[in-house]
Amino acid sequence: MAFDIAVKRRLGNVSLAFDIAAGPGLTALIGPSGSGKSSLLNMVAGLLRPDEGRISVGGQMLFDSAGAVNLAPETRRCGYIFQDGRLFPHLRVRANLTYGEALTPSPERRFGLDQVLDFLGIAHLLDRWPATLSGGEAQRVAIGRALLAGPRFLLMDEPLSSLDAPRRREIMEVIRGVRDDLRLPILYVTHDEREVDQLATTRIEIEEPRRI
Ligand SMILES: Nc1ncnc2c1ncn2[C@@H]1O[C@H](COP(=O)(O)OP(=O)(O)OP(=O)(O)O)[C@@H](O)[C@H]1O
Repeated sequence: MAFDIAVKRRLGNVSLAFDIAAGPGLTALIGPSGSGKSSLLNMVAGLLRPDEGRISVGGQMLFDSAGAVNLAPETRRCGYIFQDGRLFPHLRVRANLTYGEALTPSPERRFGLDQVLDFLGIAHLLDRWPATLSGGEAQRVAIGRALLAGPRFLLMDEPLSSLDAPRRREIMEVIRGVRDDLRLPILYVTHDEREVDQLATTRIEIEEPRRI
């Protein structure tokens, strides 16, 4: 299994419970606002601790309340991509890209800078500041930054929703490449059925959570 997740977490007056088993490729999570999709990604990243359960990705146990496993976020080897890119505004594109690479021991690096620049078509942007990038360019750089940190899998939280239609198609193509050519498992949150139709290997409907 690429993703094998069974977790519970209470947040305020909502009780989130997920049970997900998905093979390789892109697993799309679709569900209403407030159903806990972002919280689930945060639990997989290690940023939000489940109250109980387990999270295994690609056969590696990241969290298991029964076995007292809780890997630190930086050892989970996950690349996280957000709706708005979240590049470091004070660093040029080159430094944004190499930020995670520098923190990653070389045996764990899976892709080189030249390979990533070529794959994403962003070599011409290296000396630019994030504020000067279009939304699509910024999202490419965000994907590049995630890839350069040597991830075993990617988390994507509505990565297309701040883009216009042409840019959305471009980045969709990039995501297909990550899925099929780089073969990284992806857990992908969206509200958009068209994205699910076009990108998902596995579709998982997230239901309205129980209110306490
Ligand atoms: N720190 C918190 N305290 C209380 N409630 C919280 C907290 N964080 C999140 N919640 C609630 O938990 C639920 C899940 O939130 P989450 O952001 O994970 O949902 P989502 O499905 O990603 O929503 P959206 O699609 O709108 O981004 C929501 O009802 C939210 O209000």
